[in-house]
Amino acid sequence: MSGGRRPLDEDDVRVRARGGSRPRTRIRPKHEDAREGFVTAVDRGRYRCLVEDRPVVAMKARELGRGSIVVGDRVALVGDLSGRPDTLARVVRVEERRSVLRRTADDTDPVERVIVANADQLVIVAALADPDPQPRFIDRCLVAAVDAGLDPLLCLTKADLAGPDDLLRTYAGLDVPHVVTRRDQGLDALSARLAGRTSVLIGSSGVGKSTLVNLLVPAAARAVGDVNPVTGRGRHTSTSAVALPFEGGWIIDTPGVRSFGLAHISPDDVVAGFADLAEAVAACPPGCPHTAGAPGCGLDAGVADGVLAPDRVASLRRLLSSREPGDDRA
Ligand SMILES: Nc1nc2c(ncn2[C@@H]2O[C@H](COP(=O)(O)OP(=O)(O)OP(=O)(O)O)[C@@H](O)[C@H]2O)c(=O)[nH]1
Ligand SMILES: [Zn+2]
Repeated sequence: MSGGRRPLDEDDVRVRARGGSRPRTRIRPKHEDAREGFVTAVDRGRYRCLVEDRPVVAMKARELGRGSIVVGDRVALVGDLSGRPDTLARVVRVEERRSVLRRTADDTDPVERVIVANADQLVIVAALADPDPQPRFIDRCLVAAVDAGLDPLLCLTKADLAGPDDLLRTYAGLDVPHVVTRRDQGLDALSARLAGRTSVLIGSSGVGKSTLVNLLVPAAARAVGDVNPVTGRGRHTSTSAVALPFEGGWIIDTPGVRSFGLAHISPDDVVAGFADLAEAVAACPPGCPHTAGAPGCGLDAGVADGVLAPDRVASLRRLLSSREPGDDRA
């Protein structure tokens, strides 16, 4: 910072203000030589990182304790950064995360896990047919996106089998962008929305997510296919996310993640995932549980007046009640 090669920004000011009394880990001299890396995959305690353009495998330095390192993390690495086979670097620091995408295993399980760090878009992949679209799944993902501060994008696949109009009508009241894809046509609209961004792809089994990833990033060679009804095999079994470089950004595939438990999300934040219902809910009495028949609930009034779609209201209510704790929140 002494050369004055660039103008000071807010960050510099903050470092200086704190400087003397509480040194930040960032300037700990011990790791002066650490290099920056980007975590692209996590596999049994080994972190695959990209350092400049070099893939480097690393372990977590003991000093980091139990803190998690996830795909998308920006980390500082020391040790052997050559990337040669059988070398192992060490992650000595995880940089502050811009966003975290979390899930709980199911709706009443309060243990939450961060699945991806630093993403800025959640691509909700849903098939228009085979399997039929699942609005409940989409709604759940929209809530998770809002909670994580990610921009949602609806990616509607298999348009050769069914048109998108019905599904789009359901989400017309939401300000969520969408793209429609089919495997026998180009993916320009989707590509344009992915370029330069860090996007997490989520979708339930069989919607064609691997097919999309393979078309976008052919080198990734994600396994595609139906489960063999006899052996149950034929699909990739990896459960952890992996980041694939794509046009100045990253596509993060989440093969083992089929949905989001929402136990870590407050009722208000669940409602925030239903922007089309926000106005009606604003009229509810304080502490309204928004259940059917709750006194004064704006959702009932909205449905009765014909201004709210009954299926959207039902979906919100289902999500709210599914995450009511059995006994874990007492
Ligand atoms: N008709 C049609 N079929 C498609 C399309 N995209 C994918 N499929 C088929 O749908 C099936 C599932 O595709 P995958 O890409 O394996 O789906 P996935 O979402 O990755 O599923 P998992 O492997 O369980 O994660 C395969 O048989 C694909 O060939 C499409 O645009 N149209
Ligand atoms: Zn209410």
